[in-house]
Amino acid sequence: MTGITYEDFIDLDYEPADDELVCDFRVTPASDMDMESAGSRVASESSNGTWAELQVEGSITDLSATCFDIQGDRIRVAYPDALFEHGNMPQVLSCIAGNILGMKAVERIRLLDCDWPEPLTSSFPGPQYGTSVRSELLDAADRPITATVPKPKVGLSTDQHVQVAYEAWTGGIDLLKDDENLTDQSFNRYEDRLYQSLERRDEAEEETGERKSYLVNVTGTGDQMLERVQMAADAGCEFVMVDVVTAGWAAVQQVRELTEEEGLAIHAHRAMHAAFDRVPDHGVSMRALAQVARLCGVDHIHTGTADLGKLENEDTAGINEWLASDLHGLKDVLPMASGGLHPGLVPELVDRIGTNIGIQAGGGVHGHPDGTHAGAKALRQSIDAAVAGIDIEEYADTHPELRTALDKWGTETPR
Ligand SMILES: O=C(O)[C@H](O)COP(=O)(O)O
Ligand SMILES: [Mg+2]
Repeated sequence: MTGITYEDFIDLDYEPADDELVCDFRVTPASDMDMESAGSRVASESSNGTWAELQVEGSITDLSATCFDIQGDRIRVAYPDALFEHGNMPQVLSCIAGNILGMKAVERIRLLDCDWPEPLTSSFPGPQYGTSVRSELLDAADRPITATVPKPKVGLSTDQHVQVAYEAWTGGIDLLKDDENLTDQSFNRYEDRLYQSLERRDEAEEETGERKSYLVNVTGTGDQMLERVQMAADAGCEFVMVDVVTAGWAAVQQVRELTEEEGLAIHAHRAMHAAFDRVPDHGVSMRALAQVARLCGVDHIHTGTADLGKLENEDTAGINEWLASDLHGLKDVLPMASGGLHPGLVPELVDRIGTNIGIQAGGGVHGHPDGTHAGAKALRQSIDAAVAGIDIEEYADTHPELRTALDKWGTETPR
């Protein structure tokens, strides 16, 4: 029998193997702990140790994580590939972002970043389209794609919803998006909304000569979601939207399997992410959540507005860069900027995070003094100006809808 203690989970001379998952944590140890004691407990609890000294037959170190680096309040932990069930994101997260978040040995702990090794990464499908949605499913070429969400976010009847959709599409918007809390309520049934929206979409495509699509919110329980995805596919929709955090990664993985068969892209809304990432020294960073989403296979994900909108953001530019980076052959993900955007903010947004993005505005379209159609035109005009490098004020001289939007909102960030 061998006794296994915390000390078995720390080795500052250790060099991780290529197939190990390396996680970067920020740690505030409990008041009676130093970083080494805390780091060894993090590695232990997130792999195969516990608080008590264990007596085991033979060696179990094949599955043990190792805290191999401590720099100030940062630690790095290496996890052996055999610890993980390949292709099972809930299981992976139950290791690296499980009990350790509530462990008394740390006052605070945040999973900041992961370096995903090839074997584990390749066990996930990744996105089906990624940024290629711009040309494969839409006609956006190199400009940011545009989306809008009817407001009020819930309460519009199906007839009202599809009328708003039509006005937005014909005003220059590519994607009509359901809001995160609109699914299949009595005032606006999923099935009716889906079919009627796509009928109006076809009209808008004919009128504008541009491809348009609909981010229909399929979020629900497992079977419900799959039924809704199937319905969207059968109706000729190109996208589905999933509230990935509230629905959970198992549901996202199930949806991803079906979208592979049906050729649908997945738009990931991140409602509830802030429960994990808003407190800076605790939880799971948005960067790590975005990584998980990419592995699970979403094509778009909301990553914030680089501090320009109504919501708190964490490193939008850095996360977007990661989503575009090489990841053992997995496709990239198109980052969506959303939350409090309006036309006056677009040039600065593009300046901060570039054009390889989606720009989504709800209030910033439907709050236009002349209504949704004018609001959609103003948003598209602001994007066209930003992409062409034309000053937005100058562009507004010949684009009245943009002028009205600028007169109303200026370039202020809303709250
Ligand atoms: O789901 C979203 O992204 C939000 O509803 C955006 O709405 P807003 O543009 O009005 O902030
Ligand atoms: Mg919303």
